[in-house]
Amino acid sequence: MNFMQALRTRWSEADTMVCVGLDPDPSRFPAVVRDDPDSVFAFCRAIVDATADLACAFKPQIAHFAALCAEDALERLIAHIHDAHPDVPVILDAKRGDIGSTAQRYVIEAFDRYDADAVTLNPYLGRDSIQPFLDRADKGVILLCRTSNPGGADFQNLDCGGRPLYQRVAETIARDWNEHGNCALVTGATFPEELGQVRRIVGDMPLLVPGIGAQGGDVEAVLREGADASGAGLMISSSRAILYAGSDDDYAQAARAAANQLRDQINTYRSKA
Ligand SMILES: O=C(O)c1cc(=O)[nH]c(=O)n1[C@@H]1O[C@H](COP(=O)(O)O)[C@@H](O)[C@H]1O
Repeated sequence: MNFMQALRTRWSEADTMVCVGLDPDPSRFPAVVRDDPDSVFAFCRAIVDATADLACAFKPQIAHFAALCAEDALERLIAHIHDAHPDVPVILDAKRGDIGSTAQRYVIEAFDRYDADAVTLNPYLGRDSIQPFLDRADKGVILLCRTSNPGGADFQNLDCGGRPLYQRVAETIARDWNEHGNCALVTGATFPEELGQVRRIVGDMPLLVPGIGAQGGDVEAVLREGADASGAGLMISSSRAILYAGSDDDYAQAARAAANQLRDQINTYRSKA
């Protein structure tokens, strides 16, 4: 099953639009994990196993592993997800983007080395920098459009021929880059009006929506502005608010409770949408 099929199956059959972000930070690990020599893997695996049935996708953030020299833990974690929870696709959050010859190597990194089902990318270098990813039709290509951070507007909202740049990005990707139907866009929960503008431009293209939880995004506004015509279409991503919901021995259960609460909240507004 390709990434888009797997995602749509999670939306319908598992009834969840929660994307569980995996951003390990050892300074926030509970004491029970901290002394484990393989703590990054042990922590993330416990979170994954506790939340898999509630997740439409997992999104490990590569810098959170690379900064700890824990790429090996990331490889094993993704292998574990495929093995133990084969229905839940994995988005490698790498935000790559470079000239074609280097992009080819990033494709190998994401899809062959890490065996991810989808990857986040920065479209700033243009079509040829993304083409090697687009060519992998079974994989998801998730492009930054209107990011959740305060400085996202610095460039993304600049006027570009009468419309903000992020709208041009959405338009071009939906019209020209999505030949294989494998594109999705990143639109932060912290700017729901812009999220709505993107939804109106891209039809039912899936949107990855970070910014819920620690960054303060509003779930109701995200559903109101971002749901597609079927009431789905979203990967609503939360990392810290799930990962560090608890700090005691039962941290995985606390993470599960947080993910469950987010799923229920999303589904409440989804049914009203
Ligand atoms: O591509 C992303 O995932 C992303 C895009 C964006 O606009 N904003 C954003 O926060 N992210 C990522 O989403 C995660 C958000 O983490 P929390 O704020 O802890 O939920 C981090 O891993 C960010 O790198």
